[in-house]
Amino acid sequence: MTQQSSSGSAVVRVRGLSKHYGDREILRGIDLDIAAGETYALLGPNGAGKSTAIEILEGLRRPDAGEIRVLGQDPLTAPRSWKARIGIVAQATAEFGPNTPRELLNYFSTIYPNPRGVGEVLELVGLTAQAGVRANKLSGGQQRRLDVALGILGQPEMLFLDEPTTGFDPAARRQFWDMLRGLTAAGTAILLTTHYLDEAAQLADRVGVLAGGRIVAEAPPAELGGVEARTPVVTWTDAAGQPQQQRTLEPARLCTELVEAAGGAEPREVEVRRPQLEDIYLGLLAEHAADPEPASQPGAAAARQVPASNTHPETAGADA
Ligand SMILES: Nc1ncnc2c1ncn2[C@@H]1O[C@H](COP(=O)(O)OP(=O)(O)OP(=O)(O)O)[C@@H](O)[C@H]1O
Repeated sequence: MTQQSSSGSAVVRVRGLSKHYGDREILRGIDLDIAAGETYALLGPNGAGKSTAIEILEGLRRPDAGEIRVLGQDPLTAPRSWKARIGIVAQATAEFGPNTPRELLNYFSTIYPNPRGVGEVLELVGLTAQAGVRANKLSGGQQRRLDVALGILGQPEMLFLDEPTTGFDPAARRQFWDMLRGLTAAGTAILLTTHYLDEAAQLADRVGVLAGGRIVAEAPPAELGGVEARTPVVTWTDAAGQPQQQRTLEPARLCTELVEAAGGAEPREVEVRRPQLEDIYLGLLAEHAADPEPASQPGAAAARQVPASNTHPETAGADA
């Protein structure tokens, strides 16, 4: 994890981002700021709209409404030079065909003004030994590393990572985390989606929880949900064999009281547990499960605010 840059310059600035597919409202007014050198993890259940949000920031999808700036540009109208300053690791692994990682990286490095060395990138993602292997013969996790290699090749100032470590073995995931820390230390901003809460806890300066089309909580991982959500839980089995639990800010004191109450005997199956990011995240989702359902919005299509002239060539007709 890196600190936010002292300048705090906004690499991403989003206000009021909304998006629907058909009559389903997916994003309902998202605000988002990411500074240079910051890692922001966007969390949310399957179908929450994380990829949709990322693809809008990448300029691959049209928003219905909202002000979006990435590296100071509107992604829909940004020039080609802007595209060379962002890196994209999409959720789906690319189709690489029979080329080798080295060939692919050599080829794609020609499109960037200031690419990293191919050997350095292979080393960073741990593919040096597979540099000459046909990409379609690599394992799933190795192909994913190749996705990441292509995403960081151009030394992006803004890196989008949509579930980047799916299929990584535990050692590869840790190596990948170290690599990202190196990138952010050099000033790269990262927007990450992941279903691995330990990954978010390890990497993110801030996490945002997307639920019901809105960011319902946003904080550094160690502060998400507030102090209340982090209150330790003591569980034990009482003399009658019944499971008990109590939330307390003084778990050691409670344990002492349990020992005293049992005449000095050790309480059975006593355990003190501090809620982790995953517990807090699941608690937030449960809390917001009762929020108004965004799914069906009759007439939502009429609410589009983006003029037809703002259509991105790659997205025309892409959205339902
Ligand atoms: N082009 C599209 N047309 C219609 N519906 C779509 C389209 N793309 C995505 N959706 C729907 O929009 C919702 C949000 O999808 P999205 O992929 O953004 O979610 P996500 O948070 O990234 O999910 P996951 O964690 O499963 O990757 C889903 O219900 C999905 O089925």
